[in-house]
Amino acid sequence: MKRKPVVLIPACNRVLGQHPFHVAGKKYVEAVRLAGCLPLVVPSLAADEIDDLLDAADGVLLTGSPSNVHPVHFGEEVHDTALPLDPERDTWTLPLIPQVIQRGIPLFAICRGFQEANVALGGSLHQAVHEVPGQRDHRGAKDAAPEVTYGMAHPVDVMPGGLLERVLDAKEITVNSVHGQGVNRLAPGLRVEARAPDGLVEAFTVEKATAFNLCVQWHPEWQAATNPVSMKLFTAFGDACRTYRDRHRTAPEPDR
Ligand SMILES: N[C@@H](CCC(=O)NCCCC(=O)O)C(=O)O
Repeated sequence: MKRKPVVLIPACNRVLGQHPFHVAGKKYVEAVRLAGCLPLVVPSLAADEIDDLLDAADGVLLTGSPSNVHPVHFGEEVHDTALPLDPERDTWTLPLIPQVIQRGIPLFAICRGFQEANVALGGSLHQAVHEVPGQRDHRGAKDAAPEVTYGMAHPVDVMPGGLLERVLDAKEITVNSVHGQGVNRLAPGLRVEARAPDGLVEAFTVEKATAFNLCVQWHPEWQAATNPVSMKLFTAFGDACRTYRDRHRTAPEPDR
């Protein structure tokens, strides 16, 4: 039997007690399993380790996180110093993303992951979407139960003719919304796949990507098993990872 496709999940960095830890939300790990793949949470790597890591990857999932991408990566200073950053994650996920695309490895990026993909490819972010004239507040309810914070928040228009429309076979879906930042300048070479009613970019793909490549601002991993839209997205991602594995793992599998 073939082994499952390996999906890398770059970890975030937190100090727990007095010690630094690599962490990843379990809902992302479980969503990769739902896609029929093997989740592999990866610690921070040095730039010269990325190539070897990607040799072992059949897919990459970039998770959401409470932290923001450091605005130095798009030429700005920090707007609100009270908000968390994770410069260690930035240091290797920003160079990782173009390499994943260049190799044709399937990529699914969620919330912070969506934002870091835009920055990695040359775009910029609004550091506080709710302070931008004409934009609504996209932050989730604070101090509420997760079911409330991650509950359905607003519709998004699915752009015609794109990957999202093909996968979902829908013109409009309803999504949750748990982010304070959002796409300002879209990076060159990205195609908008969905927008919120206030026009904010909610999903994009890299036009030249040769494999499945989808970045979404909402959280499809939240209770994915009971959400038909999420299941379609994770199934499409899993299928792409299986295709990648079948094309790139030609060596005979060892007997177990
Ligand atoms: N910090 C950014 C990203 C928001 C984000 O990824 N939220 C997820 C929170 C934790 C989780 O559900 O994994 C912003 O606020 O825009």
